[in-house]
Amino acid sequence: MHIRIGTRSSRLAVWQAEHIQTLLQAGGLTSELVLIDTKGDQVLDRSLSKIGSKGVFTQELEDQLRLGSIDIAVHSAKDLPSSLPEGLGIIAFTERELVNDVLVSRDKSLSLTNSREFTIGTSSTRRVAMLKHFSPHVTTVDMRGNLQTRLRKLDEGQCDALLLAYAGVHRMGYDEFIVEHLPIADFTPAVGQGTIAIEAAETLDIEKVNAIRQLTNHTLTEACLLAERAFLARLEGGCSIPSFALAQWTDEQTIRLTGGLVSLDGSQLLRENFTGTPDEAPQLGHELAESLLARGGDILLADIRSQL
Ligand SMILES: NCc1[nH]cc(CCC(=O)O)c1CC(=O)O
Repeated sequence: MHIRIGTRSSRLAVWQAEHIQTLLQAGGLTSELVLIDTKGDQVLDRSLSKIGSKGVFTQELEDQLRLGSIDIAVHSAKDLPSSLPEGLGIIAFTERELVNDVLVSRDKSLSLTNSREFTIGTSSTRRVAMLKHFSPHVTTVDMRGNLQTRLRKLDEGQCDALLLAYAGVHRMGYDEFIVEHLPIADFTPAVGQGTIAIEAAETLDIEKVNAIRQLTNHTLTEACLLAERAFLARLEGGCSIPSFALAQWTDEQTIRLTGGLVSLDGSQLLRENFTGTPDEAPQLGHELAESLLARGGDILLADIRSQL
C-alpha cells in the first residue's frame, strides 16, 4: 500500500510529515511527500488574527484531499480549526509529547519568574493575553513567520526572547536556546499543542484509513484531543481567540480537562476543570465550555470578538 502525504513546506511541517512516513514505514507502507503552499505561509507581514484564522494553513491541503491527489494531509493539531469542512475528518492523532510553552533566547539569564523587564516576540493572542495576566512586566512585540524566521528576528535584536511551543522547538533541534519551561498550570497551552493530526477525505479507501490509523493513532492522545477540540468547537474559536485547554490522562480510565479564556488585556482569566473517562471526552469539552460561558465567559468572548 502506498500513501501520498500532503504537507506544507515549512521545515516543521516537513519534519512532521516525515515522522508520519517513519511510522507508516515501520508497518510496511510506502509513502511520498507532496509539498503544498498555503495562504498562511505567504502572509508574513500581517498578524494572523487580522486575516481571519479559519483554515489559512489548511485550505490548499484540503482542496487536494478532495481532488484525491493526496491521501492524507499532516498538520500540527493546533493549526486545525475545531470544525472541519464537509467531507473531511481527522483519522489519527500521534502520541503527544511535552505540551508546554518555552521561553527561547540567547540570554540564559532571562526568566518570567523575576521582575526584570524584557520584550517577547509572539503573534499568538493567547500568549500575549497570558503574559499580560501572569507577567505584566514583559512587553510583547508582534512576530510572525516560521520558526527559522522568528529565530533570525530574535538574532537581529527585534526582541529579547520568543515564547514558543516546546514541541516545535524540539522537533527543529533548537533545545539549546530554551531558557525556561513555562508551567502548564498557568500558561496552559492552546488546544492540540504538541500533537500531529492526520486529515483525510471521508471518501478515502477504508483499508487505507484503517492501516494508517493502526500505525499512527495513539488512543489516549486521541481522547484528550477530542475533549479539547469539543471545547474549542463550542466556543466557535479558532487560534485567534485567547483560549487554552489541556486534557491529560491520569490513568487509562481517567481524563482531566482544564481550559478557559483570557481577556485581551489580561485583566480577566476564567478557568474550569472537568474529569471523566476517555469515552466521555467530547462531552467533557462541551460541558467545560458550557460551564465557562455560563460563568461570564459569554460576555468575555463577545468582548474579545469585538476587539479583534
Ligand atoms: N502556531 C504555529 C504552530 N503550530 C504548531 C506549533 C508547534 C508544534 C506543536 O504545537 O505541535 C507552532 C509553533 C508554536 O506555537 O510555537
